[in-house]
Amino acid sequence: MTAWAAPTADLPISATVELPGSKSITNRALILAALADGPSRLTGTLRSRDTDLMLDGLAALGAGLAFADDDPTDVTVTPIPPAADTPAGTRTVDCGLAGTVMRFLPAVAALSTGDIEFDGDEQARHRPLGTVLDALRTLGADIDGDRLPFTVHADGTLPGGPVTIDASASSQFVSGLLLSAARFTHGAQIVHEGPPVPSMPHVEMTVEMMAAAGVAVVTEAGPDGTVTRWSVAPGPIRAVDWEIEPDLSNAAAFLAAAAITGGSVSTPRWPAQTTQPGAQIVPILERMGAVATRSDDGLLTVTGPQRLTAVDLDLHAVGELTPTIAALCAVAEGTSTLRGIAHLRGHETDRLAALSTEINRLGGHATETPDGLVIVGTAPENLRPDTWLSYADHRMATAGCALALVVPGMPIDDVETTAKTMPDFPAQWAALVGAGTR
Ligand SMILES: O=C(O)C1=C[C@@H](OP(=O)(O)O)[C@@H](O)[C@H](O)C1
Ligand SMILES: C=C(OP(=O)(O)O)C(=O)O
Repeated sequence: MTAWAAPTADLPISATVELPGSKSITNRALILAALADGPSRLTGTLRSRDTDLMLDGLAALGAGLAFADDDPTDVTVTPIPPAADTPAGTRTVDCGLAGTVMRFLPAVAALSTGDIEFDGDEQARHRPLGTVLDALRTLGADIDGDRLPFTVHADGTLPGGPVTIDASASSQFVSGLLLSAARFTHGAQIVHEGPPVPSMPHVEMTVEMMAAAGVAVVTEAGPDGTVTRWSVAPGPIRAVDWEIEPDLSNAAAFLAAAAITGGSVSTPRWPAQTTQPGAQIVPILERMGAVATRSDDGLLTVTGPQRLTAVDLDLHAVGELTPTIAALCAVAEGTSTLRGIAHLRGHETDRLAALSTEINRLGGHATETPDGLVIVGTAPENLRPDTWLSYADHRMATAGCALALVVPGMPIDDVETTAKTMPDFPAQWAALVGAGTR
């Protein structure tokens, strides 16, 4: 694998970027469609490694998939047939490194029949998963194993009922139970006990999409006002024609390109309202000195300042944005503190360790704290180019690319890992500076 000669911006960037569909919305829509009471059509579907693994996993469980001839993002999903019509036997699900696949599909598998063997990338075997498998066992599932690889032995029904979990390591534990809960015989009453659940907007996304599919989630908040209980009654999941929003977490990298070069990046179809935590990149870039506008027809434009300003941020709810923000902090004026993100140690890689190692390799100043990073910014000209390692993490790769815009000659190792959520990333990134892929 050769390192990618990521482009440098000789001039402030001025570009418009069309973003593919949201990974998180696509994979939720696919699960709900596979469990629905009729066929659902998805348009603007993200086609990337994570979403193709979800498509393959659902197909292995019996869902039908029909793609439009001229548009791979237009797919009609026929739900998994009732247990009696599902062929028994052993099936396999490859989770790759996708949190949404490894945490959302086991409950769907438990409603299926036969033995379903789950595995994934070597790195995926270290991601937290036991909580969701233990919860499914409490709800009546027969599952061997506590992490990848594991096997679900299914007989077509799952009793469901009450379950208490500690979802402080990942919001996906809650979402993964909720998405299938209406199909459990007694629904599910989920209680979270433990330190606060991260990425709560992603749980709100789950709840909102379930409501669109006719499934009410009754929530109850703890003393601090944060929801810690979710209850779903048994019942049908309605088929919905889903229009997938653009991926705002992937947008973050491109908007960061404007911010770091003092240039301007626009992106169309920016939703006026969304549960995607990626939307928070806009106020964060504004705090760092950028200017953002959104036109009535949804064109978002971010224009960067001469020099970014350091920030003190709690990113607990929007942890996905951390690699991009950390890259900006490395060249901002002043010392930045990013907190509330201990759970990032269980993401694609230990992102706190990876970010501090790579920033420091360039001569920057990043220190890990128990729940985040402290980054002393320095002018880009003080950084020395060196290969930026991606650790098989798409967001590490895109963060490195942002720095490479202002640190000439900085190769990115394994840029192909961006295919996890955006296969076209290298080409679209190169187009930002008008360069071809070198
Ligand atoms: O449910 C989802 O679609 C996601 C939830 C979050 O996971 P964590 O709660 O594990 O951070 C987020 O980081 C991930 O990229 C996508
Ligand atoms: C944490 C992420 O992904 P996953 O869905 O694999 O958890 C991410 O995309 O930043």
